[in-house]
Amino acid sequence: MASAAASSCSSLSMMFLTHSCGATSSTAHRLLPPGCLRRRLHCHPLQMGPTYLRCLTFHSSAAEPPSPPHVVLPHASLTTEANTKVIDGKAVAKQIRDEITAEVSRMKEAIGVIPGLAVILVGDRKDSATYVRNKKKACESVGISSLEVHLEEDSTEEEVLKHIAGYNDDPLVHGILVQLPLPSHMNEQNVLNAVRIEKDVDGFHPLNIGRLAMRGREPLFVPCTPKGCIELLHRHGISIKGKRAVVIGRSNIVGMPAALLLQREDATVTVVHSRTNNPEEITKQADIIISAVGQPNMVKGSWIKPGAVIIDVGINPVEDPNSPRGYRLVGDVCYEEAVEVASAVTPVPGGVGPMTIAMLLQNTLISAKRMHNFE
Ligand SMILES: Nc1nc(=O)c2c([nH]1)NC[C@@H]1CN(c3ccc(C(=O)N[C@@H](CCC(=O)O)C(=O)O)cc3)C=[N+]21
Repeated sequence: MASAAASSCSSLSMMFLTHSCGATSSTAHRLLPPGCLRRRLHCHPLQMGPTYLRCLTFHSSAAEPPSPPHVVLPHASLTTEANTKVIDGKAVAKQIRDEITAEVSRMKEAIGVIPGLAVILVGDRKDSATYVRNKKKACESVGISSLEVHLEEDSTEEEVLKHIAGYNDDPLVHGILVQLPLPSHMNEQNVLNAVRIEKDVDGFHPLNIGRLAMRGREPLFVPCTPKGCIELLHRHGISIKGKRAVVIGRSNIVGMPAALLLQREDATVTVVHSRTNNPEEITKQADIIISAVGQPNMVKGSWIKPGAVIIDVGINPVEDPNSPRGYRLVGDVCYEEAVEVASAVTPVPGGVGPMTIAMLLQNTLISAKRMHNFE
């Protein structure tokens, strides 16, 4: 797959090979599929999704690590030299977890029900194991009970479906999450379709997505990452109505639902993707940019309108011999340049990532409340 992905890249891809915030962007006329940039591919590019770089595929980097984000509490406005507000996702996520903790204990006291989340992990990808561990820790921190099944890499799809069926029928389970990506011999669509829609806390079931897309319909759950992006905007008092929003990336799990959510919030939405000509021209008109492509430092300062708000969903590992892990995480957006131009920007890490987990907990609580008619 690695070679197939590499060979499909045109020479234009070379323009993005610099992961520093160098001035490579203004000459680039297209966003390229994420696979183009990977030096080492450890998994199927389709499974990587443009948004979550779940694979530890390293991007080489000559750039200096970004300085630590200026911490700003929600609703506070601390200024940097460029007067840019750093949107602290970690702090907002903590605030949300505290709210969930209170609700979970209120529910337990009133009706004796504890919300439960079941996570299905297949295979032994290190990053997936870490994510699952973090989700489990987050559940514990708010009093949600968590169940986990860990299946071998060579398990069959039937085995996964059997566990889903068990959790579908288990009254102690209010949310089911199948950790993605699944091993390539499994059909992701079959597996995700098997989750009972009432327990689809990831919001990936086609019926939930379909309802999200339709006016006058309400999904039972909204996908966690896009929901986290909107929540960050709301909690920072950033209005969306009537604004021009550009979503970069059109994945099923982030880009597409993020665009639908922004539209539901009355923004005028444009989706920019790997086949878009002159993406920079379009992003430059945006009041709000949500970037979810998985290309380190792709969105340069020149792509951003002065005063725009930038939500960076990318979590891209780039090689860093100075880091204990051998790599560090950078976003899709060139942070150092963005803070000079934007009015607010999310850092990576500490931006959207922690919000994704907070929204998963929130969806699990919503599910338990709904199943038990608890308001
Ligand atoms: N069914 C399913 N649902 C998911 O929601 C899902 C998934 N599969 N597969 C993997 C991706 C990835 N994902 C992340 C969640 C939190 C952080 C996060 O908290 N990141 C920290 C950094 C963590 C670190 O330092 O390694 C941050 O951005 O600050 C990252 C990534 C959810 N995913």
